[in-house]
Amino acid sequence: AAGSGQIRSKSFAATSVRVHARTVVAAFRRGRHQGVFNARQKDEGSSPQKKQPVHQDGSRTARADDEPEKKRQDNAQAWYDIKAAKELSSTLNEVQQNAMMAPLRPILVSAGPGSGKTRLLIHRIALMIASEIDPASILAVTFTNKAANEMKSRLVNALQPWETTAGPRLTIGTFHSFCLRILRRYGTRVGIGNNFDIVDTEDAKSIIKEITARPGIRERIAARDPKDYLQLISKHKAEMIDMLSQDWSDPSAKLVLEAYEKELRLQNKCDFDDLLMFTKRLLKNDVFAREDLSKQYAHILVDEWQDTNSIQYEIIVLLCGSTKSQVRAKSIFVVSDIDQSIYAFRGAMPENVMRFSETDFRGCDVYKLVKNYRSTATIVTASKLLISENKNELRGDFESLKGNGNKVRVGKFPSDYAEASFLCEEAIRLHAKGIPWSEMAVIYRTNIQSRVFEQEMLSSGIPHHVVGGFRFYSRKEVRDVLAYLKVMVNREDRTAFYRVVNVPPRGVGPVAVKKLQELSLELDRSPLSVIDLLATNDPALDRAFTRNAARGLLEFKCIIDESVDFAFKNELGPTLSFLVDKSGYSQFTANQDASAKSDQKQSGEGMKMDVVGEFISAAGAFNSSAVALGTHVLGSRPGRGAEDRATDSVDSEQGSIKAASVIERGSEDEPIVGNATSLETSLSPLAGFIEECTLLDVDAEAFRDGITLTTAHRSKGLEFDVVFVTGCTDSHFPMLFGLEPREEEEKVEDERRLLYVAMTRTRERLYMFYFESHFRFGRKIPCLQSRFLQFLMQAPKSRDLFAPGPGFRSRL
Ligand SMILES: Nc1ncnc2c1ncn2[C@@H]1O[C@H](COP(=O)(O)OP(=O)(O)OP(=O)(O)O)[C@@H](O)[C@H]1O
Repeated sequence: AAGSGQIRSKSFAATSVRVHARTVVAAFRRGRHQGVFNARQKDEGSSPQKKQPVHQDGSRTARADDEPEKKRQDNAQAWYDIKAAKELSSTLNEVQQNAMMAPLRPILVSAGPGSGKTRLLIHRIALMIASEIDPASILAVTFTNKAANEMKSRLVNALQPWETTAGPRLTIGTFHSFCLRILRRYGTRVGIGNNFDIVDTEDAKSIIKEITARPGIRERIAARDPKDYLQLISKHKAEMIDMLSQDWSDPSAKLVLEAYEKELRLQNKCDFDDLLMFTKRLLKNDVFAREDLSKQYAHILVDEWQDTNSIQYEIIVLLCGSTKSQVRAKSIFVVSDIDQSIYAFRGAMPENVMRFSETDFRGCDVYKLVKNYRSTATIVTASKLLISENKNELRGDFESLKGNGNKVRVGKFPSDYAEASFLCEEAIRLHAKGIPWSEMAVIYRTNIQSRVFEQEMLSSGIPHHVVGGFRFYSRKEVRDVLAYLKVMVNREDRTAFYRVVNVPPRGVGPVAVKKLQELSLELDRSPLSVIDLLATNDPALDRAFTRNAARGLLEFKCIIDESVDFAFKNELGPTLSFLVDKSGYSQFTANQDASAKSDQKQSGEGMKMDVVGEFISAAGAFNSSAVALGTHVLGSRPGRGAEDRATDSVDSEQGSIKAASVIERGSEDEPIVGNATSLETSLSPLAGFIEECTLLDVDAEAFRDGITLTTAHRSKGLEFDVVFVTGCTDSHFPMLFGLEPREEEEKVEDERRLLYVAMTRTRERLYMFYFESHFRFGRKIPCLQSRFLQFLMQAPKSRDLFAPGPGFRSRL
């Protein structure tokens, strides 16, 4: 039965319109149903449409008052606290209320931008908690850490009246963080142990580089960018292809992949794809683990369902149970908008939305939200016009709740510089009219476009911040200190070892490093344990290194050992301070800063010492917040520019997204099992901190004041009063590089969705700019107006929607 509750007034005591699964799609197409659908009962499916009451928000649900028997049944089944539902309903429309209170079974919400999907999902969780459903049984999955943090804080607000302490026991996180948690508990059951480290993309590249330089491999492979190998590996892991038994057309790829996998296992590491791959393997093959987890996470909620890829989809289905009937009875709630699916290049499958309702969760209830709370009617009409060119069988109509507002202002400029310069003038004008800087955003297609705006805003004195622009966790200094920490926690970590063994320089030059690598392979020992042998005055080793190099190596070992000792007795912050002093790293960066200053070569990224200092503070905050809150949200501490390494790769168009992670450590009371050593156990805060830094993807910059500069990908989920969509040229929106015509067709749809996402971030004023030329590598490159913009401008009645901006009429 569709959700219902005693508190519901007649008008929204909605019951399902029962229709056959296939007719759901048809009904969507016809736009006939705007409320809840039940796709589970074949027999009742094709029943003729009854006259439906139209709700205040224009949505429709089936009449309830003509089904008294059913209503009684529904009420009897209500799982929620009626008072809580009433309270939470006050900020939702009727369809949202119905969906919030829907039965604890598969529910699909499919709706357009700004329609309150996220708000609904949060309210559903709040209702569960307020109704005393055990928070530990709730799993909410998001796609970025930023979204997870946002969800958490909105949930805290929604739950205020109940003063609940549920937070620490609830699991909100990304797929990667959730899989990490599962593997920490069950990793031994899939053969990877549960105390592995995680390698991020940078480290994975270093491993590939080291492998491809090995004698025996070097001569047998074609020179390739390590990134290419990583992409190949990622693709195979995402598709669960058995890499090693595959018949490779390029045998060198197999060689590298074999060595890469061996190296990861040897170093006791997993890459991001491993987290998903091993989790799926576990859930698929291990009945005990699957049933245990399925029982523990009795309620699953997923935001942005259209962005799931194949392996993520399968993980969720496996978590829902072992049999079809268990899966179809699961309390799972997913929200989606196919038109906002913009991660196809990392394997997202918008068809997972249909797959949900038509296969694994066939018979689910489907809800459709039809009101856009965010944008003016003009913006909604313009964006609908754009997306109408894309196929989407689940798209329904939706309308703005606001008036027409301003027309969309279109501007053409001779160059990207002229575009940026005008944009700044316009932003200053709007600011003078009372619009805060923080309510404006500049959205562009690729990261590289931000530079011109940054430059222009700097000289115009406009406060601004670049989402993902300052990659704190990618800074060399951070990665160096992190590498020391990694060696402290895992003496087998060769990648980290080689990164810092001679940083700062201590006499271990390239010849000594090469010798050490050879010995390490020959003796099948980690480089650090080769130094252990050296320390015992092993005569063979004595001869292998010069006195200077040997001294340097022993000094390195001593730094690691003493820092580990220190870490046993001290907190994380002081441990890092000790380490950077003892290793000479703090003096090293101070010297570099001093010489950069005297050479006037400062990069504008600030002092290296400050970066180290900031990192030490981050470590201190990690400790204290964990202690103070009993829970810890990764990446949520204040600090400069914590960066979304995940979305780096989103924008790079190449890599797979490595979204990470909120981990509720407070609820992590799983025993440490398997082969965790006492050292690792004692250093677990340190290991936790490393894990955080590796998985971190929050972009603290996004919360700063000033105009937001962001790529279209990263603008997802955000909203602003004023949005400038810039670079609407045919080489940016769409961005199509040397694709086959067939691929191009598909890609154009992806790109159209991306522009759609950008446009629909706007509440009040939307600007769409393009330029006739820009510079790349010192060459002037001509540009044409985006085909999307052209389509919009040439559409019938486009004059009602678009207008040249006042200050740049002459430039059109
Ligand atoms: N019932 C409602 N009443 C008033 N405002 C609402 C309601 N539902 C949502 N909103 C507001 O509408 C805006 C969009 O909501 P939300 O972010 O939940 O939408 P969404 O569908 O997840 O958007 P998108 O997919 O475009 O990111 C927010 O400002 C939210 O507070």
